[in-house]
Amino acid sequence: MTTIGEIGEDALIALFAPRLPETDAEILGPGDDAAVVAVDGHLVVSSDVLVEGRHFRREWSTGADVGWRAAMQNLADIDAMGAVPTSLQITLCAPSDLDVDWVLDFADGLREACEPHGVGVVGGDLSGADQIVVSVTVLGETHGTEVVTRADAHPGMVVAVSAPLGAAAAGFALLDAGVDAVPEASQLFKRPRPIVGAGLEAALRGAAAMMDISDGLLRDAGRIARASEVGIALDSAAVPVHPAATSAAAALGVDALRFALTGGEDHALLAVFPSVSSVPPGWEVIGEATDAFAGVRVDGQVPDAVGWDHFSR
Ligand SMILES: Nc1ncnc2c1ncn2[C@@H]1O[C@H](COP(=O)(O)OP(=O)(O)OP(=O)(O)O)[C@@H](O)[C@H]1O
Ligand SMILES: Cc1ncc(C[n+]2csc(CCOP(=O)(O)O)c2C)c(N)n1
Ligand SMILES: [Mg+2]
Repeated sequence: MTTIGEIGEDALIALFAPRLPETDAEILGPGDDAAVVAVDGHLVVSSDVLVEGRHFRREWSTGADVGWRAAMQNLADIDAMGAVPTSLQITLCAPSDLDVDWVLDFADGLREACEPHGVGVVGGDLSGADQIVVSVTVLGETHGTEVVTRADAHPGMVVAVSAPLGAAAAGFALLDAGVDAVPEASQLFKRPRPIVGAGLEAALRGAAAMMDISDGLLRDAGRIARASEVGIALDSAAVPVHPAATSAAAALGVDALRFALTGGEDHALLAVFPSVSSVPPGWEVIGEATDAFAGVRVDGQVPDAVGWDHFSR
C-alpha cells in the first residue's frame, strides 16, 4: 500500500483528477483557483458533508461507496428543488496514512454516480484531518420551471413519496448489529439509489412543496409543515416500506415501519401536490396537508420519534 502522506498533495491530485466525471457545463475544471461553469436558468446550490464515524465507517463502506453516496445525496438535494444538477465541488480531508487506492476508489464512486446524469466534478480542495471528511457542493440549474421550495404546501393538498422507504436505515441497523441477513438493505445504506429526475417530473406536474428525505420521513415532513405553516396528517398504512427493510426488520426482530418513518438516508422525495391527479406515476400518496394543527401526526397521533438529529444523541 502507498499512503497519501508518501506521495503528497500534488501527486494525489494528478492521480485523482483524471478519474473524475466531466460535464458539458464545465468551462474551466480542476487546476485553477476556481472553476467556471455555464448556467442556464437560475443557479441552484447546496452542500452536504460526510464525516467518517458519523455518516459512514471504513470497515463497512469502500472508497467507491463513500464517493457514490457523497454524490447521490447532493444530486438528490438539487432534484428535490425541481432543478437539474450539473456539477460538484469535492473537498476531501483525510489522514496522511490513508491508502492512495482509497482515494482513487472514491473518485470511481463519484464517477459511477455522476456519469449517468451528465454531472461532473469541476474542482474541490484537499486537507489533512484526523478522520475522513468529504464535503460536497453541488451546482444545478432550473430548467424552465420555478424551484419547488418547502414553503408552499397548503391545507387540503396531498402528501406523497417518490419511492419505498426504510432500506438505508435497515441496512445501517444490520451493519451496526453485525447481522449479514439482507445484503440488499446494507447495499442501499452504502449506496442509496434515489431516482434523479423524479423531482423535475414532480415540479413539471405542479408539486407545491418538496424535499429529499435525509433525516427521516417524520422529521422531514415536519420541516415542510413548519416552512409552509400547515399540519401534515399521515396514514401509516399508506407509507410504502421497502421490501429490504421488511426483511431486515424480520431478521432483527424490530418494526419495519419505524425504519420507513424515522430512518432517513434513502433520499427519496417527499412532496405535496395540489391534488391526487397531479401525483406522478410510481409515487404513493401517504397523507394530506391540513390546517387543523401544526406539525406532523401519524394516524392522528403525535409520533414519539421522528428521526435523526446530529446534535441530540
Ligand atoms: N452552516 C450553515 N450555514 C448556512 N446555512 C446552513 C448551514 N447549515 C445548514 N444551513 C441551511 O439550513 C438548511 C437545512 O440544512 P440541512 O443540512 O438540514 O439540509 P437538508 O437538505 O435538510 O439536509 P441534508 O443535508 O441531509 O440534505 C439548508 O437550507 C442549509 O443551507
Ligand atoms: C456510522 C454511521 N452512524 C450513523 C448513521 C446514521 N445517520 C448519520 S447522518 C443521518 C441523517 C442524515 O444526515 P445528513 O443530514 O448529515 O445528511 C443518519 C440517519 C450513519 N449513516 N453512519
Ligand atoms: Mg435535502
